[in-house]
Amino acid sequence: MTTAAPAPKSSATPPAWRVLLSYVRPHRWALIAGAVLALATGATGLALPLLAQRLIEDLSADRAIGGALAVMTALMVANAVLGGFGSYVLHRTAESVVLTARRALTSYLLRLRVTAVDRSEPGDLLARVTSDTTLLRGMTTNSLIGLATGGLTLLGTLVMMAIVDLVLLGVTVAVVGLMAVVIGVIAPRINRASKSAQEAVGAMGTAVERVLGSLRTVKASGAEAREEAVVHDAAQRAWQASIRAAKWQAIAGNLSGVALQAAFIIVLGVGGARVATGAIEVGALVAFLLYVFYLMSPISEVVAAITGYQVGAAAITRIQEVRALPAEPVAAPAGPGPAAPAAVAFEAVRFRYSEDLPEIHHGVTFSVPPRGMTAFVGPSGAGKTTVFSLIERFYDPTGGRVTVDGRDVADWDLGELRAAIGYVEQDAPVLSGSLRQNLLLGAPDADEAAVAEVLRTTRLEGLVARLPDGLETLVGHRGTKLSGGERQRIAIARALLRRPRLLLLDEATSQLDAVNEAALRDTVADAARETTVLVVAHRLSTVTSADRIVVMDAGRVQAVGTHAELVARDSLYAELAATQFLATSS
Ligand SMILES: Nc1ncnc2c1ncn2[C@@H]1O[C@H](COP(=O)(O)OP(=O)(O)OP(=O)(O)O)[C@@H](O)[C@H]1O
Repeated sequence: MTTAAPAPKSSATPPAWRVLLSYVRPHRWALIAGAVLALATGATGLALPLLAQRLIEDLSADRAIGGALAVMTALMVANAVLGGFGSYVLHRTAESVVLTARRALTSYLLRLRVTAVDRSEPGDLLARVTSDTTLLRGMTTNSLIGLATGGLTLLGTLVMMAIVDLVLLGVTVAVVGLMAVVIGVIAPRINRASKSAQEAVGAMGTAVERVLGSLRTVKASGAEAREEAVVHDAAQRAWQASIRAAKWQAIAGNLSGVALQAAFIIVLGVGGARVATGAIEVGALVAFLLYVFYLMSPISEVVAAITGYQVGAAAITRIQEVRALPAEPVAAPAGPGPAAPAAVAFEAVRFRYSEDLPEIHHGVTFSVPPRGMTAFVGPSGAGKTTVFSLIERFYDPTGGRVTVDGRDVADWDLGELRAAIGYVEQDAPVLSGSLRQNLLLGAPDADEAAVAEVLRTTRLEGLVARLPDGLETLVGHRGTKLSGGERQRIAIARALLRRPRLLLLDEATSQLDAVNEAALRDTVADAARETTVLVVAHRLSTVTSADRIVVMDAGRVQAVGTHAELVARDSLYAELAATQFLATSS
């Protein structure tokens, strides 16, 4: 796996706001309700200076102020209640948007083509699901809502100011306009810094995943300090980029305060002169100054909307980079299907893992009839495991055809194809969780009797009996609490529970103890009576019990036959049989 991030942004990527809207769409009514509440809050606030103007005029004219005071109090209470409720609705909606984005992204991640995952780092992908999606929360509340409510309140305030005095409005707009120009220059910097920060968080995830994924090897190699330095370096870069973004955000945020203070002073000066010349009343100046103060909140909202948008847009770019990676079609949930063993054939298959890598299969041809066991042998790197990857359609061949039951695997429904196959990988992965969860991974509906039967055939009964919680025992991350042989048998049990029509068994190169090896051989031989078994063989006992053997060398099929035939006629096989197998099957 390389350190490369997922594919670069394609030119067809929609703009960030459109992506955000697609996440927001399911929650639009809640969002609209929140925006209406925010606007109502703004409106109640806006009415207050006008009432203050009335109050001053009433006071100076010696009129009663009880009514105006009561209305002001009612408005203040309404402002607080609407504001609080509106804020809750908006934050709740923002969390829902994050949820939608996380669900969409994880669904997509699980459908990624294996080839896309080969080129990505799990730690970085994880950061995109957890950390980048979190940034959409701020983007929703600050940007969408902030822009809508702040923008409208701003407009409302400006209209009110226009009613009070046009000259003072002109002064205010000039100062605020200057500020807007400066923020326009700052915004892209926030975007860039935020993207770097998130990239560094991704790199940190990659570094941590690398260490935790191979902690024993790291410790055994005495590499803790060096690996620590890699994680620290990524964390440091995240910190640096984040404070760069924070700096620009702080500058933009402060700018609005400074601009308003400047506007306040200038309005005070110009307004004072206008009062002196009798152009406006004192009450009008006071009301206008109050509106200048009222500008503070919508302007900070709009500024936060712009800066918050930049942070969110950077996150959306990273989310969209994942969504630009190739994915498999959505597999239909596979029905029971026919239970008959499957036939497999390779017809002049050519394959390379990616365009920049050498060809692995140079025209592989063989055919396997239904039922029976076929062993694949050959030197390391000959392309045996790749045969299985192509049958599972983890990758597509670059030439020729792979068929199952005479039908090109590309024409199969992917869910149906994989439902027909039980696959045991060479390193027999066991997932974190309980033993039962591991066994039922590929056959969630298997009943107790089927589980008990498969435990017996794979010789796991003893292990289950020994474990403190039996089948419910947690096996640890990647099954670290199990031995290599146990993991291998669990992987075989899991594949068998699927009752596959085709069993692909990539034999571990490591040795099983003699008793378990014989038992597993019998299990696989039993399975071969009812299913088609393909096994990448590393043990002589496996090849001798196979019905046919396919000898592969350097991406080609060199010979096909039984053990006895091949020993007599194929020199490579004779050599493998004499050295490799005998050496590992004593
Ligand atoms: N995901 C991958 N991306 C790029 N190259 C790969 C990938 N998987 C395998 N290869 C390369 O393809 C070649 C064939 O690998 P494959 O695993 O099919 O060999 P094999 O015959 O099963 O070997 P072994 O007996 O050692 O398991 C190797 O040279 C390997 O380096």
